[in-house]
Amino acid sequence: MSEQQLKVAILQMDIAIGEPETNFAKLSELLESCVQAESKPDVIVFPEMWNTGYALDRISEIGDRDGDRTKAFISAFCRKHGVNIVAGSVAELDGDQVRNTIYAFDREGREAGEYSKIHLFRLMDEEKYLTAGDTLGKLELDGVPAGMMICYDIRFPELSRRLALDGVKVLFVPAEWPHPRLHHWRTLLTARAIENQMYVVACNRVGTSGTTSFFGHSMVIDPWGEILTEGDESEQILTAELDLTVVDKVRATIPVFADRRPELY
Ligand SMILES: O=C(O)CCC(=O)C(=O)O
Repeated sequence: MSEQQLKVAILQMDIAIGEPETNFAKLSELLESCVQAESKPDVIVFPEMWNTGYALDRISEIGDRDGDRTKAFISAFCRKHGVNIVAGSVAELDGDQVRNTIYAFDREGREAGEYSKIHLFRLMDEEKYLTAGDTLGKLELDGVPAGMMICYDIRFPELSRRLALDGVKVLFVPAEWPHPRLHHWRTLLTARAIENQMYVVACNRVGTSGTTSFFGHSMVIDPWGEILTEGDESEQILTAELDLTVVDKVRATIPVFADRRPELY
């Protein structure tokens, strides 16, 4: 693997609401099939809140205390298979608070970064049950500067711009984004890629939870806004090859970072 290439695999999975055991077992199976594939990925990405789904009324009972179970499981898998993982997000119990947190681990099984969702989604009552994070999600994987945002965060262009200004070239976005807002999902992700001239790797869940249905359509978008891969509404593993030199080429072709006028806005 050269430092300028990154093969990503997205686990577009269904999530059993309120059933961490079922979800850990499902994820384990998907991970195994991912690393047994002919061409092993460099980075694997999961969806948002994959341990519990949006079982918010029971979240303080079934969340992962300090993320210990998730961290031990992911770290061991990364070390065993020499792979990086951006472990979607889990409901993490921190004292008497609950956060929606991504853990990322490197090929040696060391924690490479952590990010708790900073914009809570009122339409799904997140602010009643969850505590927002207050730091940005930045990390390096195989020497590539990367960022993490979660679902609703993509509606806030200032956040991805901040990450881009800090040098991020690949943005990972775990999500549980439902119907009927597929148009928003595709448009916002594509805009984040084009305006920041970065790769966007977004993993959305599929399946239904009560009356809410999730459409998948996980995507990898390049810095020119081209969609390299896009899922349908079924459970599947999507892969794409990122060529990091494209980020520099696009940024040199249309130098938006040099042309910004932040003194005016
Ligand atoms: O912004 C949206 O339309 C969906 C956001 C969402 O479902 C979430 O953040 O969990």
